[in-house]
Amino acid sequence: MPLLEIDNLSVSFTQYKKGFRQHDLKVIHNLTMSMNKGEIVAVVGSSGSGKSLLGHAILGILPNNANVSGTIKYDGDELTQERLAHLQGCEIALVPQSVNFLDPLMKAGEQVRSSVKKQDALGAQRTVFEKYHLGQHVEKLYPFQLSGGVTRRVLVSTAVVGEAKVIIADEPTPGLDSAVVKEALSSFRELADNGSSVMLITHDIGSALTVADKIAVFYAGTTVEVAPVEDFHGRGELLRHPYTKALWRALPQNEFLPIPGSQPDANDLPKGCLFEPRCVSATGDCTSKVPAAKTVRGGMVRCIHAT
Ligand SMILES: Nc1ncnc2c1ncn2[C@@H]1O[C@H](COP(=O)(O)OP(=O)(O)OP(=O)(O)O)[C@@H](O)[C@H]1O
Ligand code: NI
Repeated sequence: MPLLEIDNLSVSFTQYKKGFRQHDLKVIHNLTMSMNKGEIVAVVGSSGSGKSLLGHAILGILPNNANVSGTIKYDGDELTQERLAHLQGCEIALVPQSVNFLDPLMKAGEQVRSSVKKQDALGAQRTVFEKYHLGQHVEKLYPFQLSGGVTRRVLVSTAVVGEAKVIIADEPTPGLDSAVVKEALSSFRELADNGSSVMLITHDIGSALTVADKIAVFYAGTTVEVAPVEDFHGRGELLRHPYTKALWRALPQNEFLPIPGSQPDANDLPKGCLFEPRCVSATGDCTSKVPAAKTVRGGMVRCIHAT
């Protein structure tokens, strides 16, 4: 049974334009994906594709002007705001993309200890600090006294110290040196191997492939494919969606060919398949119909031509 199940999630923002006309900006559409215990699911996709918003929707921290539909289930039951209040931080933890998420009035050590349910919070905090090469003096520092790299390591420490069941890591490693990146990825792997589910949000499909079990590919606010990592090899013959294949071929170790065109703007989305304007295999049907999610060879894909 999936530990976290997202079904048909849509998110839009109410915006007010000139003349007080209300306008709904749809940023996530009918997004479906799930995470099993023991799994790392990497969420990849270009900037603005909705990755962080998905994380924020799961944690119930979207801004007030957000409208949400669809369901998010945790351990079989719907994740309501009330349940989240109990689960957040201990069972469900976020490594935020922005370092501004740290409480500015809480010292780094305290921040990390607040996520520990066990008796020896100080011991747990010191163990995790050591793992991330954070000196003991960092415990007593306030967020404004920390460098960017140290802040990131404190954020990762906060998320992993409580041994949460679900960890949403939103670009957890930019700017960190490769040894720390390796350490962070191996902590996530260890948590997953002990039964947690980790969502690893990243631009970097290359490093995602080294630790993840499944890759969820986002495009313009929806998942176009969810595939096992094993399918990313050769020329991408096993991949199901033309966008995933193009992403795979664009990697430096492959053909290094960029994909012409750009992701559509949320204000001006195509009527049918969102990828149709850039797709080499598009046909007339692709311009008029929104492709439904279907299962192909054990993976999920939204493309009417996928076989
Ligand atoms: N509060 C908001 N009001 C209106 N639009 C928003 C709001 N927050 C985010 N968006 C828009 O929603 C879209 C998805 O944003 P999101 O932050 O999830 O992207 P992302 O995939 O995480 O990108 P990145 O890789 O750059 O972090 C973007 O087009 C963004 O401009
Ligand atoms: Ni983001």
